[in-house]
Amino acid sequence: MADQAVKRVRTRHFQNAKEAGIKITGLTSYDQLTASIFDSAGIDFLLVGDSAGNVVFGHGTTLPVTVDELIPLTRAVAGAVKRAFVVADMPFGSYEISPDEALHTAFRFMKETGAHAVKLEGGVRSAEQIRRIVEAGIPVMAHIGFTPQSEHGLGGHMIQGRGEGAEKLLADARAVEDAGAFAVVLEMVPSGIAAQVTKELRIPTIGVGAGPHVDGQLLVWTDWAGLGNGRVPKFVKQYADLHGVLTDAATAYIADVATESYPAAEHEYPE
Ligand SMILES: Nc1nc(=O)c2c([nH]1)NC[C@@H]1CN(c3ccc(C(=O)N[C@@H](CCC(=O)O)C(=O)O)cc3)CN21
Ligand SMILES: CC(C)C(=O)C(=O)O
Ligand SMILES: [Mg+2]
Repeated sequence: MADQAVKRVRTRHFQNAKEAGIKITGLTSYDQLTASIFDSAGIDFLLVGDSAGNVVFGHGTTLPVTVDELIPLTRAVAGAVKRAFVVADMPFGSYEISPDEALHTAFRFMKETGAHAVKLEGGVRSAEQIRRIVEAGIPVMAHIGFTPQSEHGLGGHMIQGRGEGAEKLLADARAVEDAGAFAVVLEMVPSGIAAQVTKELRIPTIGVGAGPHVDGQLLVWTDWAGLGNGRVPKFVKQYADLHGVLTDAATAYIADVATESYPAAEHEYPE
C-alpha cells in the first residue's frame, strides 16, 4: 500500500516551487514507454507537444498536427505516469477562432486523455481563450516568446523579446498571468528579459531556450536524448546519444542475422 502513495504533482506545486526557489523540470513525451521512464526518474511535468508534428509524424512544422492525432498520444502518456503532471498541447487551428472553440478543444483533451492541463500559444492575443478555459476549471500553461505555430508569421525560428520586443514580451506575460494561467513557457528569448519576466510574474516561468534565470526548464525529449539527426537548436544540451546507440544496435543486428549469430541457442525453443 505504502508505495501507492506517490503524491501527484499539481498546479500548487508549480507555485510552491517558484516561491521556494526549487526548479521545475519538464520534457516532452508522446508514448507510454518514455512517459513511464521520465516519470520514474522524477520529472515534474510531461508535455505532449504538437512538436509530435516534427518528431513523431515527420512534418517540417507543427502546423499540420490535429487534435485527433494528439489525443491517442496524450492518453498514452497520461495513462503511464504516477507522479508527473501531464500537459496537453492544443494544436494550430484548435483554439484561435474564439474562447468557445478553445474551451471545446480543452474539454476534448480533458475528457478523452486524462491530461491534467492544456497549453496554448500566444499572450495578449490568447488571453480571452485562457480565461475561458481556466473559468471552466481546467489549468492552462501559456506559451509566449517564439510560438512555433506562428513561425511563418514570425519569419522563421526567431529569437523574441529583443530590443522593442521586450515590452511586447512583458505585456504578453502580464496578460497570461491576469487571464489565470498557472505557468508560462518562454521560448527562445534572451536570458536577461526572461529573468525580468520571471521576477515580475507571480506564476512560474518555464524556459525553452530562455537561459537559467527562469523557474523551470523544458526540452523536446528527442533533441535532449540525441535521437534526431544531429540538428538541434542552440539551446539544447544533448544528454545521450540515442541516435548512435540505435544505429549501432541496428548495424549489429543486421550483421548477426546475416551470419546466423542471431538467433543463438538461448533464443530457440526446445523441440
Ligand atoms: N525537435 C523539435 N525541437 C524543438 O525544440 C521544437 C520542435 N521540434 N518543434 C516545435 C518547436 C520548433 N522549435 C524550434 C525549431 C527550430 C529551431 C532552430 O533551428 N533554431 C536555430 C536558429 C534559428 C534557425 O536558424 O532556424 C538555433 O540554432 O537555435 C528552434 C526552435 C522549438 N520546437
Ligand atoms: C517546445 C515546446 C514548448 C512545445 O510547445 C512542444 O513541444 O510542442
Ligand atoms: Mg507546442
